[in-house]
Amino acid sequence: MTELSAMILDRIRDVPDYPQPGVMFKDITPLLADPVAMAAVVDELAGLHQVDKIVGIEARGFILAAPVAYRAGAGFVPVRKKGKLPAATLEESYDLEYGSATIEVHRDAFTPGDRVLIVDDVLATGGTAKAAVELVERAGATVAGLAVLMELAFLKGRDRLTGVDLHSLVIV
Ligand SMILES: O=P(O)(O)OC[C@H]1O[C@H](OP(=O)(O)OP(=O)(O)O)[C@H](O)[C@@H]1O
Ligand SMILES: Nc1ncnc2[nH]cnc12
Repeated sequence: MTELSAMILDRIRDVPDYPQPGVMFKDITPLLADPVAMAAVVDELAGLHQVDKIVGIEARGFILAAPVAYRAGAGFVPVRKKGKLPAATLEESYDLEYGSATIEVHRDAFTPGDRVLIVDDVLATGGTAKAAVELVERAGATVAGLAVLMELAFLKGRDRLTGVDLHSLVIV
């Protein structure tokens, strides 16, 4: 295990039975509260790919993706839950470990040919990440990679993302 992985693992809190019985929720707030660990995470994610845009997935993905975009000198594009973006959108629906959701991106969020890194906190079933990849591609950009803080391997999200360059800072 790398020093960075150990630092992340040490700052993610397990909360049993949230938001419903049987789910072990990975709470990233202790990591967010630690400026040294956050700086290390943001620097690592910003160095993964040379891209034009960083895509963040609402809501926890935003917290990581915006500083990564700043650090990488790239633009930031929000992928939001349905009904939150004001202009014309594309949408994708998917199932979660604890429910279902629809996410959207602005149709004009990308310049054709933009290379994009998608950033989120947790990869669980992969439903969110797969929907985000599809949205970005439908909007005319190329997904250079997908980066998450933590991958929950037992939920096999990786298997739904064949062909995507997936980088997980911690796999549990
Ligand atoms: O791999 P999956 O099974 O799709 O799960 C992963 C997603 O679930 C969480 O988001 P959530 O929808 O709970 O929203 P939040 O960030 O607004 O809390 C997490 O931030 C990922 O986006
Ligand atoms: N167990 C979990 N903890 C935190 N975020 C999640 N998103 C989906 N499953 C999750």
